[in-house]
Amino acid sequence: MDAPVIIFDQVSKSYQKGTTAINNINLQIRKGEFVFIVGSSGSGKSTMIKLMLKEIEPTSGKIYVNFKDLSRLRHGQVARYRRSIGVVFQNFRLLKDRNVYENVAFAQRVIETPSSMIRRQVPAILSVMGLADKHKALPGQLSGGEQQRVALARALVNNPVILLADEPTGNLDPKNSWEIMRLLDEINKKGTTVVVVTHNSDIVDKMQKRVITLSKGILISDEQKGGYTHAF
Ligand SMILES: Nc1ncnc2c1ncn2[C@@H]1O[C@H](COP(=O)(O)OP(=O)(O)OP(=O)(O)O)[C@@H](O)[C@H]1O
Repeated sequence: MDAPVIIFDQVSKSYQKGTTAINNINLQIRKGEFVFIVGSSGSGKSTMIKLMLKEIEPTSGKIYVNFKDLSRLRHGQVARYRRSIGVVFQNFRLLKDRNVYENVAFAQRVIETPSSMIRRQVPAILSVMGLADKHKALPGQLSGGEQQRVALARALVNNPVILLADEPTGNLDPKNSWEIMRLLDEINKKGTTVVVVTHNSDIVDKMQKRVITLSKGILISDEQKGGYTHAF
């Protein structure tokens, strides 16, 4: 079996006002897995994503990502660590005044990828995402589905080992939601570990992937080829 690339070891997170968002979570995700994280609003899903990105610190317990103990990353190493992980969000978070090509190239420029490589890799990933003819468009000129595909291209252009997606279909209609899921599945089949937070029960039920269910910060089920639990 492949090595775990994400480990939560007895992780709890309480926010300042006393809410326990995550309560003693133990979890291992192996290289190449596709995992859904589900649970009702406020169950702690986004908190898990923020912990994995080291945007917030656990109150107790340890988190390891890509064989790194996140508590031991020094301040100056955090930006580089975050860039080693692909991330997509519900609201796309694209640069509104840059075109599609520039939005994706930007992710490479910040890690100082040589220009010759950028010129090769950006068109390649745009083509995989079905956006080859949209490279000059601004985000405002694209549909929601297209914008999310640009966000995916940007998350993937640096070849991350892990892709985290927080409600990637939250703003999309069913057709575009399935298109994004098909792309995530394809990316996963090429070896990227994919973790998706979602409320979309139809997608979770049909895709038959590993499903982790949270309720009030507690991991209440973890099933291979699982479905969306309506009992949380
Ligand atoms: N910055 C914060 N300060 C205080 N409490 C917070 C903060 N962020 C989240 N919480 C609380 O922590 C709990 C878990 O929130 P979280 O955002 O992780 O839930 P979620 O499962 O992602 O919800 P949703 O599906 O609505 O996005 C909630 O009770 C929320 O109110």
